[in-house]
Amino acid sequence: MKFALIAERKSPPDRRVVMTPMQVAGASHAFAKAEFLIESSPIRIYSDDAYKAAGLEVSDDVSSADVMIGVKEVPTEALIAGKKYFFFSHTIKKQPYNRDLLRAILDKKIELYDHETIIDAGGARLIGFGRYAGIVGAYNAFRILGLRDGLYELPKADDLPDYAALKSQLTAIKNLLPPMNIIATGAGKVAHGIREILQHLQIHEIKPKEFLQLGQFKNSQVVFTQLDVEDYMIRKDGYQPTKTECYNNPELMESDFMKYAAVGDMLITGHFYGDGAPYFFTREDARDEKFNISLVADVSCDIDGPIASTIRPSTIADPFYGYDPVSEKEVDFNADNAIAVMAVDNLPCELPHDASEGFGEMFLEHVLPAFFNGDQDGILERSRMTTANGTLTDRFSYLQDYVDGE
Ligand SMILES: NC(=O)c1ccc[n+]([C@@H]2O[C@H](COP(=O)([O-])OP(=O)(O)OC[C@H]3O[C@@H](n4cnc5c(N)ncnc54)[C@H](O)[C@@H]3O)[C@@H](O)[C@H]2O)c1
Repeated sequence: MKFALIAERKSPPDRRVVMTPMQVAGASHAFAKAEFLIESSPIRIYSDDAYKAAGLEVSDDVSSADVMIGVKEVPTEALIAGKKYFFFSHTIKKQPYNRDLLRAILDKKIELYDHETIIDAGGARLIGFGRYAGIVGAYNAFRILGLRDGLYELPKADDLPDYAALKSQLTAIKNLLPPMNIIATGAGKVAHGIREILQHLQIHEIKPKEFLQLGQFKNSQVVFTQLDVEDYMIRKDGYQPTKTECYNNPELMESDFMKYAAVGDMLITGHFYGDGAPYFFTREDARDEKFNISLVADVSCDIDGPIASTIRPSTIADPFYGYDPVSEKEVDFNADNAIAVMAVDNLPCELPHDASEGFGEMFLEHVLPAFFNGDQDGILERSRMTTANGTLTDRFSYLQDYVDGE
């Protein structure tokens, strides 16, 4: 079986890779029946020479490979018919801008395995860049705090060589943080990345119930609490929901977030927002005099949705803006009474070396073995979106109207 690491062709260019040179070299030793080709690319964070130095073949033509592996969407004209492809296609939520891509994949009888669809038997996602999104998102939260309040200056993560350097920067400012109450949301990969940073800063964690008690006292230290679905949602009939109810019956829920918003100063999001779930806080909620949060690092980054201050995504080049709850308009991030917002939607690109290595570890652990062990854990079976006959698989048959539509 021949695998190719394909060049990224989407603009703006993404420097991340699915496997580092050392990881590909390791895989070619570990799997005797695997061959690897690297498509030449001038933009990858690991250069062609780095792959060559690891003993790998780099070429402009990788069309002899069976399995093509990339990160971002492949332009339709670059798709090679009859191959298997792994990349983030951004089609599973029927994203209108990628409808033609999925059509081309079906026309070209390509088997598509979207990284986002690679799940275990229980439905949990096995691979993703989420951890580094959480790490960089939480770092950016402290960066914007330092800039807004004139406390310290942290460099952009994008200008740092790696995660170790990012942690050193945080170590240097950890004693300059003022007392404050931080809310983190979520329980997946992003949420774990956020936790890593809060723990690195040695910020004291308290349970959600204890956090609510803080409202009665003046702050004396920096604390954080991490909220999962059953903390920030409540059943409309007043009962405490279970996690499963929150996932499967969002229509029965309403937001219970405002009681935390009355106590929190900073919000760092890492939750997954399910269709039909209640908003955490609305534009009206943000105007409520009890609403105390003045800084939001929205890693989850759903636009004009559950986090009302996220009115647009921001960019690595210009990561911060302000949201004025009264006018509901964008203002400077340090304007009076503004909520300072960080809503970069491609955060892992700021730490491309570490993010690639972390992704590669998961790909090597969960995906590659499936090609050689008869897919004993059903990884490929579950994640395949399209077949070599040009049809959608059962799990993705709900996309048929999206493919057929105007
Ligand atoms: N800003 C960025 O650069 C960036 C990068 C990566 C991910 N993200 C976003 O961050 C969010 C979290 O990503 P992740 O990598 O942590 O995902 P994940 O798959 O690792 O974790 C998702 C978590 O949500 C839970 N969950 C599943 N279905 C749910 C539902 N219906 N309602 C509520 N929770 C549910 C899961 O149990 C899990 O704990 C996603 O919205 C993702 O798009 C943003």
